[in-house]
Amino acid sequence: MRIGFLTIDWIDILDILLVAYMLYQIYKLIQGSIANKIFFGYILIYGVFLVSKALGMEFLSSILGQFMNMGVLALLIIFQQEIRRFLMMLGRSTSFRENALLKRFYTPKVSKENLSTLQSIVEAVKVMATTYTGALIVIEKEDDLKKFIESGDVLDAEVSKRLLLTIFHKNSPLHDGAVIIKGGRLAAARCMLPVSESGTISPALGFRHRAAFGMSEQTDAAIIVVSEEKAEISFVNHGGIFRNMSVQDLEVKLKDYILKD
Ligand SMILES: Nc1ncnc2c1ncn2[C@@H]1O[C@H](COP(=O)(O)OP(=O)(O)OP(=O)(O)O)[C@@H](O)[C@H]1O
Repeated sequence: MRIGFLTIDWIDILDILLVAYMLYQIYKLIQGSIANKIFFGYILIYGVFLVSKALGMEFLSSILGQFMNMGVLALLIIFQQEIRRFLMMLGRSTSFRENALLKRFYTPKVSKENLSTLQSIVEAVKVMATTYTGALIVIEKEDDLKKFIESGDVLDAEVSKRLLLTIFHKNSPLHDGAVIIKGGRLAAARCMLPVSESGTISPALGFRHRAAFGMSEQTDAAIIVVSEEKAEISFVNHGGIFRNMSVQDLEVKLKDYILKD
């Protein structure tokens, strides 16, 4: 196909579509963060570089060319977190679990027997929300949370309402940080979660919520937050939050997310 002096074949169209898709994914990842502005600044300079090169402006294009070369390295450093998130997202969506054919042979780690575990969690959350007790509970789905479990005090205990209430009681030495539930067991308490740097999180939310967001950006875990200040229950997964939930809604959401593929 010819457009003016340009000859375009289907490979060029595929090339443009792939670049557009990639740019859109990058935009979605960095939306709202400081990296956003840097990214657009870089794209602008790249545009000027391409135009100056096409017009044969030797001096300007060579200066911008040098800048672009160094810029790639600088971008890798600046966008460390975003690149990691992008690769993790890519790895997750292309992993064998997402493959419909292989899915039939895959048995989820969270089985229906864990229904009573979820029940205990919901009952504990109900009490904590009425007593203004802050809590952060992470429930493993399919991504392995080993490295986060190891950041805390490993317990490997049976999940019960009483144990959760004891852990998050403000005088308990274990109340700081998050509790992680793995395979229906309370794997660890006092766990350190990654704090999200997203600029789209409401400034009204503090570090407990930011840690829940961070965890949900890096893994497919379900995270429950009970706010100490507002006694509000939130459910966080895949970088999204459902705030001010009733205990009944939490129960439905939790079962729906954890027990289904
Ligand atoms: N990175 C983290 N990993 C795990 N837990 C964390 C992390 N950061 C903060 N927390 C927990 O959150 C508590 C502090 O919460 P902060 O008051 O900043 O959050 P918040 O979102 O405003 O919640 P709240 O409404 O309960 O006050 C800490 O005492 C700690 O237990």
